[in-house]
Amino acid sequence: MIVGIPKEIKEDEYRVSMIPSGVSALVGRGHRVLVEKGAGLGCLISDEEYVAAGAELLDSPEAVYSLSEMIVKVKEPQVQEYDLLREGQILYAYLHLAPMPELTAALLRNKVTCIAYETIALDDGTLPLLVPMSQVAGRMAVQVGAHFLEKTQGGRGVLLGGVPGVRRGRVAIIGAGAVGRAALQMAVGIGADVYILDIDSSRLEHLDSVYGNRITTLMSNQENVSQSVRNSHLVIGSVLITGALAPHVVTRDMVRTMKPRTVIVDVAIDQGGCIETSRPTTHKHPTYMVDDVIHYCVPNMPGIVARTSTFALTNNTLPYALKLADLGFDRAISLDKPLSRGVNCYKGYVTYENVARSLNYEYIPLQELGIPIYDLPSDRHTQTRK
Ligand SMILES: NC(=O)C1=CN([C@@H]2O[C@H](COP(=O)(O)OP(=O)(O)OC[C@H]3O[C@@H](n4cnc5c(N)ncnc54)[C@H](O)[C@@H]3O)[C@@H](O)[C@H]2O)C=CC1
Ligand SMILES: CC(=O)C(=O)O
Repeated sequence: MIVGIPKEIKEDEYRVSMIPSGVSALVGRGHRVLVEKGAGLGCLISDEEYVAAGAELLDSPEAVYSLSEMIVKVKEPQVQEYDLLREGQILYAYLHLAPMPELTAALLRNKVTCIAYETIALDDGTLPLLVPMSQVAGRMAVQVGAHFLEKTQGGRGVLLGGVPGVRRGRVAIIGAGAVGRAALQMAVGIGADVYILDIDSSRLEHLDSVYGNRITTLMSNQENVSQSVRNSHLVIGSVLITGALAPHVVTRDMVRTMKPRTVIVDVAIDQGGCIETSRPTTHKHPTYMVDDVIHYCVPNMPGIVARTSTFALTNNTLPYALKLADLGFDRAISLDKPLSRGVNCYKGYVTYENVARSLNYEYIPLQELGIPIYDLPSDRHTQTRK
């Protein structure tokens, strides 16, 4: 197979989708890898390292897209890239389609075969290609939250760890998945007073057994969420319904009750945000204010810690890329159930139920499009937002 690695063009996105050892693994199995010049520079990987690994360097994204059978990317295609993708070409990347109707329409129009990293799911619901970046973003959420609480950043002037004789800052983490747990680890580490909420009691039980009385676990319901939000200096949004537009677990009315100049970090913004007042921002302009509360809602947080993130991401994406290249799309998808759950669009149809529901498309299972698979994608939760 011919595999293309374009340079990422989303604003302040410095990751690359494949490192040289990935290139040599593919080339060693008889595949060709086309890398756009400069694709790795954002994370300090030179063109020479790719060439030494067996890649062919190309000057332009147009050349990479037009010659490749599979495009491996980090972030969803940007507007300039929509029409570089063509019918039957495999796109293997983070896509987060539910909050992106225009991107979805372009991918369907061009009949691109879309495999979304974030919906590849093991049988127990673990999202192996989301976890590494969630671990990065969860850790960053506390770091950026603490930063924007500083007075010079417009914040309330609260030190999350407190000092002897003064109360600690309070952090509420809504969603105890991979992001929530990574944020919890950091928030406990800096000595904050941490509340963590989820609708999955087994997750709360596990955290309680690990952290004991150093944290407070709470069932996520309207009363507990509103009380936690009202009393916190930093609220971290980390709710996910796989593939779907995130539910607004924190409402605008709850945000109004927060103390002036406290901070919200809505990590779930890539799925539309789990806080009603959230909208996407960028690393250059990461925050805005609603009701005197600072909102940080950057959808590619790991993009600026690109070296750590690139290695963490590609550790997990490479095995599926190898499988797709070795077996081709049809066989790889038929034989690998977790990978089959990653297919969001195929032959112009939406093949992931929560994406279809969020965007008002008809959901067509892959089996109906001629791809035999063991069974239908399974979602752990069904609550979605239109
Ligand atoms: N902004 C960024 O740069 C990044 C964003 N993310 C995003 O962060 C979000 C969370 O990702 P993960 O933690 O990996 O997902 P996850 O699936 O591991 O965890 C999500 C958690 O949300 C919980 N949940 C569902 N409904 C809830 C509700 N009503 N109240 C409280 N909890 C609820 C689930 O039970 C689950 O424990 C996703 O949207 C993901 O794409 C991940 C990495 C980077
Ligand atoms: C998860 C995701 O979209 C990111 O790491 O940018």
